[in-house]
Amino acid sequence: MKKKILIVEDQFIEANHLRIMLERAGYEVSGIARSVEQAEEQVAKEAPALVLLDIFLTGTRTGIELAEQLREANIPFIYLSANSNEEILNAAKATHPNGFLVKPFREKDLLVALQIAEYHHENGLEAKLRKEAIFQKQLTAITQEKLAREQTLLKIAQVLQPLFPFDMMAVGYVGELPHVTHVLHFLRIGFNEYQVIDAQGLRVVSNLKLEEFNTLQSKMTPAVDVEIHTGAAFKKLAAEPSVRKLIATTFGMNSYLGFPLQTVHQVHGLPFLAFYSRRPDAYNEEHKALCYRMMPLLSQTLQHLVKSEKPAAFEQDRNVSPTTYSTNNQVNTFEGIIGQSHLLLNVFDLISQVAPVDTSVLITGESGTGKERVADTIHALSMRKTQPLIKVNCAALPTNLIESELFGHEKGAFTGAFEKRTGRFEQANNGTIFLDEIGDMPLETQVKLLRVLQQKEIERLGGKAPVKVDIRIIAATNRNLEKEVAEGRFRLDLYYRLNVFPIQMPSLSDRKEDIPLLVDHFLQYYGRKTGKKITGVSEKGLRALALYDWPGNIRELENVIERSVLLAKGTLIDQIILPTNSVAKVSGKSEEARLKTIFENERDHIIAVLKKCNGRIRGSQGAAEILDIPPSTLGSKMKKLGIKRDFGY
Ligand SMILES: Nc1ncnc2c1ncn2[C@@H]1O[C@H](COP(=O)(O)OP(=O)(O)OP(=O)(O)O)[C@@H](O)[C@H]1O
Repeated sequence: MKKKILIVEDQFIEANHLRIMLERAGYEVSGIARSVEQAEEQVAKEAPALVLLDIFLTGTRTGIELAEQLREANIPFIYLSANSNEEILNAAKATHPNGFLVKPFREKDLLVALQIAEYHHENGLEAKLRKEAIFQKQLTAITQEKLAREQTLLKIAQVLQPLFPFDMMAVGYVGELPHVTHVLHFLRIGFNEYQVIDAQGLRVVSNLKLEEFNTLQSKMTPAVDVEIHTGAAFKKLAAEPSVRKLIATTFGMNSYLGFPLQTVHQVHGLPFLAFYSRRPDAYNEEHKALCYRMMPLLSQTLQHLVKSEKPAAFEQDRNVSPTTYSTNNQVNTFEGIIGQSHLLLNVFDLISQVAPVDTSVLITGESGTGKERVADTIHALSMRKTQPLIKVNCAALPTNLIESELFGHEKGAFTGAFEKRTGRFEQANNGTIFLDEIGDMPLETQVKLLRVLQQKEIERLGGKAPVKVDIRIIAATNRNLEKEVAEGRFRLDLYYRLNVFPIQMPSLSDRKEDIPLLVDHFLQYYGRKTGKKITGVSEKGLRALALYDWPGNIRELENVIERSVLLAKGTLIDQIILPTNSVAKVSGKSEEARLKTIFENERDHIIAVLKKCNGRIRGSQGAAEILDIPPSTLGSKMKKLGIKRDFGY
């Protein structure tokens, strides 16, 4: 059956030209719309398989507005635009198009873009369905395990993470006064680690008096439908006094997704499931649609778990440790990638999703953020792990040699080709090729790379026939590839082929909370290497590290620590020598960077003191003495904050 395509384009000649090209290639054109209104009518009438969408149209509304509706309806679309202005490009990109064609384009470009969009759409759908099917299986297995209620919910939280990425999950019900609510919160503190906080625990962690907390709880209104609040909308919501505000301020959350659970059994209130994320744009229409699809299954599973005896209202201001604890069944899958910030946990989630499948991955991010480390990890966690991982730095290859290096050559293929040479792609056969600095690849080579991606074959220079290769491609760049595309230095079709699964590495200045862990890691590494016994960095040193802006990211931090270890006179590093122009670089951004919540601050401070005391709590120079609190109070604080005696989390 011919695929139906809708053309949304206000220029009559261009639209007609497109129609001819599409029909010649065997597509059916379901119509031509000149404005968003006309397009809406046609979409409702014809349900096209794909939409070609110009950005500026007749009328006041733009193609970007229509794009949002198409995404909701799960109809793939490709932008057609003459405008390569970066701002427009970014707004268009935010709608997650399936392709982008810059006018004027050739017939061939159009057909390749269509092919890629179809491929992406089907792959995306397949991946989505695969994820949902895996989740259903996992959920069934969990309920059959017959664990205690909290353990079961904890496991459910873990398997919900890939579907609704969250930093905190809340499950429970809003009850009638005076019983108010009965809610458990699962705070993510590691890749597979969650801390369970009940309502009483939440009150203690946020230092609220009983009456204050009960007032907040009584203001809680039950969700009647799927609710999503992100960015500014979340800020507005979190400005109202409520438990949500408490969670937002205590744990630094920036988006929310919640929905009611439809229960058959009688419970003491209205059950709900909610997710919070520190990312301001964590949830979108796709998550909403997923909620509706998952609601029956989740309701059925969770109703037994939220259904419990009437909870006792918190009538007394008990000063006991709340029932919070952390689980740690984590095997360190991401060995060598240090950090626990939510931005890095998000990268871990993406790695674990993409590693087992053969999808191409595009890793972007500033220099020194760990892109190569991520590529190593993806390969190590893939089915291809016993096969070669071949790394090519595209920026370091001389332009005249790049093709023979990548694709190989036959003896005598050009002057100086005395021997036959096997190219990197052939060396990587059955394994993975890592194309670092892909943004530096010359345009002529990009065409050949596209061919490898499309046809899965290479042609040696001077070779007579193409050679089949089975390769997974991971590419990385510190350039802004959209900008490169807009400026004509990078092929759009190659960009879309590579950008099947993007991973954006956060810069170190955006995840400064990881600095202490990274510092410890490098101290141990360089301490071992130099044979010096270094126990830590002074408070002053840590402050200097936290204030610096780290333009060179982790590589720069590593170099600074290596130098400090070499120069250290005692066991404690007192003086941190930052790069010479560091004063200029210590920017105001550090002020803007996410400030730690009271909860995180207290936890980090206790861990730092415990480390100094080698985990000793009591006695002279024990952590309790330094913190000037009784050892029993320190013990309960550690329990509350999920800190273990060996001062891990
Ligand atoms: N999360 C991390 N934990 C520990 N070490 C890290 C981490 N990320 C990066 N490193 C170290 O920092 C250095 C730079 O990392 P890497 O080469 O992977 O960065 P990159 O983004 O690929 O840089 P470039 O763009 O310059 O190639 C390496 O020595 C790496 O081992």
